[in-house]
Amino acid sequence: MIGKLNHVAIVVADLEAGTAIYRDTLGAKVSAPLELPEHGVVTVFVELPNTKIELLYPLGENSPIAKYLEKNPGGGVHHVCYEVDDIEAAAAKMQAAGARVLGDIKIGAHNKPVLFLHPKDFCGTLVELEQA
Ligand SMILES: CC[C@@H](C(=O)O)C(=O)SCCNC(=O)CCNC(=O)[C@H](O)C(C)(C)COP(=O)(O)OP(=O)(O)OC[C@H]1O[C@@H](n2cnc3c(N)ncnc32)[C@H](O)[C@@H]1OP(=O)(O)O
Ligand SMILES: [Co+2]
Repeated sequence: MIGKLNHVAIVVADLEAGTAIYRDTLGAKVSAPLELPEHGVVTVFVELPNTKIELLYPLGENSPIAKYLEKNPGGGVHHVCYEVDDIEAAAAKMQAAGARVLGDIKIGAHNKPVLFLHPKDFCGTLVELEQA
């Protein structure tokens, strides 16, 4: 069912510093910061030849990454995002398999439908699915 790796997300303690590491130290092309209030994050996308890195920083009081940053004050790898052809069918398949789909299908950073799957059901890794 899953296709390409769309992105790996990294929570950062300082968005400017994290962006500078990818842009200046590692020499990657980075986007401008994008605020996504519906997701409670600010994101910077790092473009790589074969995938993307999504730098994440909390936005607002109820950010889903606030607790992660409390537990990991230096930041760290937060989720992986795989592409799927049909997000509704993927959600139904995951539920039928007994996996926990977190919340509703939303529009993600690339203006495409996304959903999240509980890390405890996927080898300790939070999984995002994005409709290609
Ligand atoms: C930019 C938009 C979009 C895109 O288009 O790409 C994004 O990527 S937005 C990204 C942010 N959004 C989300 O993360 C939404 C989904 N997340 C959630 O629903 C919750 O954050 C969560 C994953 C259910 C965690 O719940 P929470 O209440 O925040 O934390 P807990 O500490 O209670 O976690 C329970 C349990 O799970 C472990 N955990 C939490 N986060 C992760 C993680 N990222 N990777 C691996 N494991 C994780 C946590 O340690 C707890 O384990 P125990 O301590 O063993 O109970
Ligand atoms: Co993501």
